[in-house]
Amino acid sequence: MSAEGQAGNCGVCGQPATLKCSGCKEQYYCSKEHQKSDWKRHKETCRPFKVCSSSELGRHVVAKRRIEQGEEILVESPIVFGPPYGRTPGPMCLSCGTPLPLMAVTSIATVRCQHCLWPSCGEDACMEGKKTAHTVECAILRLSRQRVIEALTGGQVTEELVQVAYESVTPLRCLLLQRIKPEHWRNLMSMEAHQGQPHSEDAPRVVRFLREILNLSKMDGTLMDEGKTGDVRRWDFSEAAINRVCAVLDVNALDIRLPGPSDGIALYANTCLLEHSCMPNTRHKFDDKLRIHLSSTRAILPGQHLHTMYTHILWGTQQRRDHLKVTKYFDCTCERCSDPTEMGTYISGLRCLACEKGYLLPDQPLEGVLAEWKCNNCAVSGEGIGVLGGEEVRSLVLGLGAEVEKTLEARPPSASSLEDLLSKLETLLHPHHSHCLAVKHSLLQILGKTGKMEEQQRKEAMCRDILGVYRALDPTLSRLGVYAAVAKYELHSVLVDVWRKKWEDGNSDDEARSKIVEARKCLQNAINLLSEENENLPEGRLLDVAKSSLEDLNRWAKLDE
Ligand SMILES: C[S@@+](CC[C@H](N)C(=O)[O-])C[C@H]1O[C@@H](n2cnc3c(N)ncnc32)[C@H](O)[C@@H]1O
Repeated sequence: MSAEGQAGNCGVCGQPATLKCSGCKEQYYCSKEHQKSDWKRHKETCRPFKVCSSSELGRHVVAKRRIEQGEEILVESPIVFGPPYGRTPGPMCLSCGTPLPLMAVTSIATVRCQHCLWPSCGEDACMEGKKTAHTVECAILRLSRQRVIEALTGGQVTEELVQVAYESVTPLRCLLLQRIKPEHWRNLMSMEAHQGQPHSEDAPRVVRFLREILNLSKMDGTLMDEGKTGDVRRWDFSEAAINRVCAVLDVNALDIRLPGPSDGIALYANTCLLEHSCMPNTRHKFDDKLRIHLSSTRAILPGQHLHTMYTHILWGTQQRRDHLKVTKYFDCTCERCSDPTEMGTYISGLRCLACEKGYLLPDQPLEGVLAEWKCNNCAVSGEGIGVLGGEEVRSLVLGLGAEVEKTLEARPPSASSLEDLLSKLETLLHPHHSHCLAVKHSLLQILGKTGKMEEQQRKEAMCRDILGVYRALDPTLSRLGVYAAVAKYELHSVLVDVWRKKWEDGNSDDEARSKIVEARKCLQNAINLLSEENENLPEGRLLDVAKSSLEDLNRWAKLDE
């Protein structure tokens, strides 16, 4: 609590007060005792930010006080979560999220929830009617269980029908908030929906599944309950309500990993209000209760907006802006999108085939495909003809992207296929182009295994180079942590391969020492960057590998601090 010259009124007794809550810098108290006694109430609203609104952004979030780098800004539980909507979810246990095979849905012999007959993983906790995520919809699903079972196990069942069934679960959970948590329902209905935009084509089939197969149309307008004040409330399962819920999920839902683990989505009342920037000042992570923890990636001053990122940080401007336009219906104008070099990285740059010295960059990046791309060497000096139209650039980049995707799909891709592709890409693109970075990320995990000096030098240079690009786009590596950890781990491994022998042979000159010290630092950095990763995912497994490599290095190198 801090003392302020300007007085307010104590939040407990209403008397004039000069002490302010240091969490939100808004609430006054006359004494520490009164602050302590008020904490239970005040903590619900004690936040370092406020929600504002503008015609350009809609609702957005602004810092009320200085927020320090790395400070936890907010922790909140989802107002709803479930299987993905708008992407095709696979079958899963609706209680715990465990993925299930398609057969589990269509087979009569499957283990099912004893009440609604939807497939279950069979774990006791999911079968015994204990309170789980599924409890909410189970009561509604059991009303239509015969129809669903017939639809899903009948001779005509298609994979598409199964997908629609699972895709409809989260919209159904949203609709049921009308009764279970009316305040969450009101919150959800106040979220941006961009009605009238060409939303995903999935809404009509979800409407059909919910209204016709689950029979919600019969319940539409029926009595839900009488509110505490005696007011009569009726279910709204109209087409309009379902469409609105789908549109809200489309614009606001965050991707999460359900505990199962299956892919899922969730809505968060406050976090969903954050605007987008391609240089975001916050990051978030989820805990095992699906609570979101939002923290700052750099210091945020009072009055500055808080932003998150809705798209992929390693895509170039054209790709990011196209994606944001199609999925979130706005044109991004952030500092990165406005800068043709994208913070000096040239991640969208094309080689100029006219002068073969410079790089083509969008002249007016915010104009999208209307922008001309001009060479930063010959078009600027007026000596050459290094100019391309935005549409031509888009089709070139899309075509090369498809090739990159195809090559990276092979698991694992061969070193020679990556080398061939990279040399083709580098004749057309800047070496830091997003396509080149994607190939290099895979290649540097393979390079150097032959022990040839030339290859090792190339790997070392590639790791250092790629880390420089990551730092320029994400100075605190809070969003590119896993990519950076891979590069750091590989840099450590090539330094050890080259220098360990010299070090152990007693040639411990300054250079050998500094390389081994650097290798150890890389491992420590990688471990820090991966410290919160899930141990069941590849990044969590890399964490274990990095930890044991560090133990190993400490044992043989015997470096004193
Ligand atoms: C998840 S919602 C954010 C909250 C929303 N503004 C509201 O009022 O509920 C995403 C929507 O906010 C708007 N938005 C977010 N970031 C923006 C930005 N950088 N520029 C313009 N509009 C933005 C867009 O309309 C986008 O579809």
